[in-house]
Amino acid sequence: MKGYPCQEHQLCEKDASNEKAASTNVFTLLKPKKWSKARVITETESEATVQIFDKSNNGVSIQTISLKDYPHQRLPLQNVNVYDDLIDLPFLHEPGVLWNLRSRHANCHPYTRSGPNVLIAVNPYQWLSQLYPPKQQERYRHLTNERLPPHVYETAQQAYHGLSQQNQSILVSGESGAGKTETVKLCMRFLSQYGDSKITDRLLYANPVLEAFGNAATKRNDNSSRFGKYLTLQFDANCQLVGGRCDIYLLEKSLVVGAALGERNFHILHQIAVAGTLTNVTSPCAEFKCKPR
Ligand SMILES: Nc1ncnc2c1ncn2[C@@H]1O[C@H](COP(=O)(O)OP(=O)(O)OP(=O)(O)O)[C@@H](O)[C@H]1O
Repeated sequence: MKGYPCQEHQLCEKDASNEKAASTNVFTLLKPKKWSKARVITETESEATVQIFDKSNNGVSIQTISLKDYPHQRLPLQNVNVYDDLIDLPFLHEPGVLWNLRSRHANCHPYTRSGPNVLIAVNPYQWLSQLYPPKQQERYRHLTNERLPPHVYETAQQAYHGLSQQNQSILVSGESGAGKTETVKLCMRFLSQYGDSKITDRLLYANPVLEAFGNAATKRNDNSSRFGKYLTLQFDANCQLVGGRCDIYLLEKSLVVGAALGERNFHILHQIAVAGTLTNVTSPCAEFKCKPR
């Protein structure tokens, strides 16, 4: 999972419309680790003259580049959302993957498959209500021949479906702020359909308490989990949800004695300080010069 700042959103949409205008594209490396789009003007076997769209230069520039060094994208750019599975990309390379994820993100498609069992979610940083209504859960709940768009519900459904064979695990990984915690909540809501929804409700209702003691605002995420969470949902022989538990580990205890500059301590300390019950203890708010949550 990968987090994108929301400011990128408008920018992405603008790019997507530029892409539609171009017929043939190549990716070229302007600076280390920065890919850019270009339209091929002329091309030989070994090199191409390309028109590069360079936002930092505020315009376009013409360059001749070696085809050996710069991979072609050559996607049918009119269908920017076609590749909902990365394995369908005709050219599988870093810029192709990034372009595909970015285009989908700009068009409010945060989920993309990478093969049958891996789902990539790009944090949309906005609630895309059309993705999560109850009728969407219903669609993903019933397996049909219809191929539905990639979705976290699909991953949860696949796991549930596999339960008839063996125990299942869903591993959610990504950098801080990528959206792991929110994704797990969505998975749990989906799985609560299969049995006693009070079980998942209880686990979800415990979240604010766990987050108060284990989450803190960091530079990357104002509700960053500073501990690991292992959630277990138990199903009976009829695949009905009958129990659940939440184990926590690796709490970042050192945070109690000091947060990094510009970051904050566990929410609970700020909440207690604000409630005025800490009289003889230095308020973490005062110490770290930050606002209470
Ligand atoms: N599916 C989503 N839709 C809308 N916003 C989201 C979604 N997922 C995440 N976000 C936004 O991103 C923020 C960070 O997400 P989250 O706390 O889940 O990240 P995380 O990967 O668990 O981070 P950390 O590792 O620091 O705990 C959320 O507070 C929420 O605002």
